[in-house]
Amino acid sequence: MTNFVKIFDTTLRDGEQAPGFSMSSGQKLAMAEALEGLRVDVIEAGFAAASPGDFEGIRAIAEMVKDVTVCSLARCNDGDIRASGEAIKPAKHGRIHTFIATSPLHREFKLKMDKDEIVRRAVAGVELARQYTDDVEFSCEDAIRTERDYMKRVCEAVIRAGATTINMPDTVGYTTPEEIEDLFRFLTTEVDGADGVTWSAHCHDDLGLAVANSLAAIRGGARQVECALNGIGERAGNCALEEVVMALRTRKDFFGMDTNIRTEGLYGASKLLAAITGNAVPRNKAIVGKNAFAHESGIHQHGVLANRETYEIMKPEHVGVSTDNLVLGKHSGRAALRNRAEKLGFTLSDNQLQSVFVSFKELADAKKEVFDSDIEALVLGEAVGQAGPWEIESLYVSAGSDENRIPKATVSLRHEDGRTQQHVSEMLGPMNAVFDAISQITDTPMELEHYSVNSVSGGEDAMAEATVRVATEFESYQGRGASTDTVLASALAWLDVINRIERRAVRTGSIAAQH
Ligand SMILES: CC(=O)SCCNC(=O)CCNC(=O)[C@H](O)C(C)(C)COP(=O)(O)OP(=O)(O)OC[C@H]1O[C@@H](n2cnc3c(N)ncnc32)[C@H](O)[C@@H]1OP(=O)(O)O
Ligand SMILES: CC(C)C(=O)C(=O)O
Repeated sequence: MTNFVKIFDTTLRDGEQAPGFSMSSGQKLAMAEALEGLRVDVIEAGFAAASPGDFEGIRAIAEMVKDVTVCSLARCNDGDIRASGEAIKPAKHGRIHTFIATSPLHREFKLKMDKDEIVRRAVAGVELARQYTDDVEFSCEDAIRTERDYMKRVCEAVIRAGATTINMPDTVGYTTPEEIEDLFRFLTTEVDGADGVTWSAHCHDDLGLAVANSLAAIRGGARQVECALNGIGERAGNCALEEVVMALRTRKDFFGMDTNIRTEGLYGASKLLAAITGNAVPRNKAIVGKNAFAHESGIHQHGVLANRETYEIMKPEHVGVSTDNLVLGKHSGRAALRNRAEKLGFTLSDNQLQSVFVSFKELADAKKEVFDSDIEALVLGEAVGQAGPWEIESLYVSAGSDENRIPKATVSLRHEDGRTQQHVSEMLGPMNAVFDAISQITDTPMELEHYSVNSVSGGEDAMAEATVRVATEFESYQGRGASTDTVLASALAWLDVINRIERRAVRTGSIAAQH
């Protein structure tokens, strides 16, 4: 058995299944680029049969990504597997991941299939997938609640049919470290043909055990873990990529395992995902939270000043938290900007660099000093800003202490289809007027649930990051915006939500049209 663990990233598939985390194809491409930069082994880019948008998204990633295996999920049926096969066709390395549930509950109530029928479907699915690619993964959905003798039978059948990776999902996040370690030990020693395949774990976090369970699975014999950046995924989420990878790196003495991950890119990739989905990372989140390397209390600060290792088990720079003190300002050029962005974990294409550079110079003219957090906001703003379809053409606000003066916002928005519309709103507060004007133009009524503005860099001319959470008739959404102007940052956050809603409507509209 090797001491190398493959990192199978499912941010763009299981991660995207979580409510409020869906991404446009362009955003998925940007994330895939970041994941390739991290050197994950496999990108699960989506579920090709789910929608035309998902199919196209996988195909675009398969065309773009060069060094990483691109994978599509499929049920064990002809339509799903053929759609996946077509979607991954352009990939240099393409994988089909097919699955069927094996537990008694799922067999009886969901699939309404008996044990023999499930084995037959699993084998047929793997055989069909092998007609498209030699790299076929098979998952026993709800593996943890499946009888062991039956699981052994299913695994032996799919190995004979040509599966090359066998995944054991803890679909409902029910297992414990001891139990899953024992399961993998059983499978890797008792299943005929076990030596010829890669064993994989896919753990959900319903009991907060996803990372611990994935690590235990590795100790039991798993050599692939399925995980998502920031731990996003169905319900409470998946095993967090950054946590499992840093646990393996930091405790190599204990686990004895290597991964391919360029850990210095973790912080940037996490921030990019947060910006794209509009869901901020909690401050206390392990590895990538704002507080992960911060020390507030005197005794800790005293210890850290004497020797960082007193209270730090990892070096911030190992996960891409910059400790670079070089000052960037209006006299800096593209090389320095690209270099700093890379240190912050962002790999910029030439086009992205050019666009960020223009904003950087504007900011540098307006500010004395451009901090790392400014660069971060500019790069992330670039990623969010690509989302469309609406963008702000102009924004004017008037307000004052005179009680007869009603706050007024004049907003003009441009749609990617070429329309430009303007609206003037008068409300009790200037921000309400801005939000109202944007909602009137886009015809999107929403109720504000939470609104905050934070300074994300230093100095009186700091970048502001605004976050809004709003409720529509059906769902809650989060939006973010960044600018040196707090009003503009807030307007961008509001518009971010509207763009998410409109993109989603386009996607679901196309699914409906398909049926
Ligand atoms: C544990 C996981 O994360 S599994 C992945 C979950 N992800 C998703 O579901 C996202 C993508 N899904 C979708 O877009 C839709 O569910 C689709 C397009 C796949 C299917 O839509 P629909 O045809 O309307 O079916 P619906 O979602 O209502 O029900 C699922 C059907 O698949 C069947 N099914 C579920 N899993 C499997 C499987 N692994 N293999 C074969 N059939 C399966 C169910 O029994 C049900 O069949 P039925 O329609 O004959 O009752
Ligand atoms: C399809 C499988 C891998 C899955 O996502 C799960 O069971 O949670």
